[in-house]
Amino acid sequence: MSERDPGRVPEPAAGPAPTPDPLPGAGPAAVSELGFGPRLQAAMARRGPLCVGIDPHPALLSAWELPDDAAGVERFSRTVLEAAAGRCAAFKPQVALFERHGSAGMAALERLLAEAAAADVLTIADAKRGDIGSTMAAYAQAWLADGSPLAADAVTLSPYLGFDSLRPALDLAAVTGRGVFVLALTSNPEGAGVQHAGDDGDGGSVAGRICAAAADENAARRSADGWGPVGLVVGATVGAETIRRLGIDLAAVAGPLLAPGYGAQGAGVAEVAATFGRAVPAALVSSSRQILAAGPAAADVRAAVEATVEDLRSLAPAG
Ligand SMILES: O=c1ccn([C@@H]2O[C@H](COP(=O)(O)O)[C@@H](O)[C@H]2O)c(=O)[nH]1
Repeated sequence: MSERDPGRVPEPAAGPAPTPDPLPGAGPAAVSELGFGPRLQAAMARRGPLCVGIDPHPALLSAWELPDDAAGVERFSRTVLEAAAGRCAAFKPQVALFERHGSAGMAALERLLAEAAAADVLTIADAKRGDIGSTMAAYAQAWLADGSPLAADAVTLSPYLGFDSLRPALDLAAVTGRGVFVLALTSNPEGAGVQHAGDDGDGGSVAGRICAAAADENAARRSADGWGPVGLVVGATVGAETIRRLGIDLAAVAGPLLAPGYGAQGAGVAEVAATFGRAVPAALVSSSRQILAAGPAAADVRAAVEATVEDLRSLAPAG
């Protein structure tokens, strides 16, 4: 990685297969002193661009012969963490699937996040938070403050109360060395109705403005070490044509691009490559159900993770 060119990341697909780390002490100590962007870049350079989603859906709990309660969710999550730690760049627990079990479910999430942090495993809490600034400050403290029981390395945010309503989270992430992923172009087809609005072919759509705001934020925040703390969510299902038509330059964000939609939602490596184009080294490809369906045996989950990592190794690096 060139420190003079922080938008570029090392080629995740080339070279020898990433070395799995044992769960305890997975990351080098020096990396943890960096901000979220450089820490994620280092993890992706080492292990490839896979983010394993931890989505304990009722149907998966049933398929794993686990109860649909907080204890089942905890067993499920710990199995996934232990099976995949050191084999992927990050984990993305889906908060809703813990929250549906009330305080016991959230306590299970707290323990999962703490266990991952102790093992130097990067976590992205998929909470999609967003509110007026005063309330946003409380969400920011919950997910991004040092010492918070729910602190993760990053959290997903919804900008539909205005990008700047996220200010408390943007500021706190920068202070605590954590990150955010702001919804820009989501993987679901319904997202287009809102996110493409205002399209002028020159980045003027809602999504284009979110991308520009994230780029501005990172330009002000990032250091010579690499990506800024503000990432975007851009579905792997979005497609090159949409990105081109909206006039969006994803590479200009200079931050990570969380790419759900791979696997269960139908996108494959070709769709990731097409959607992200020259920004593909910034794509952190998230897959949940396709991998989780391999369980309940940890060895089978691990094999599914390794197969996905292998698939993603064919992604072309940025030109
Ligand atoms: O645009 C978005 C934003 C978030 N998600 C989340 O990602 C996973 C996808 O799960 P799969 O089983 O791999 O389809 C899930 O937690 C979503 O809430 C998304 O799909 N699209």
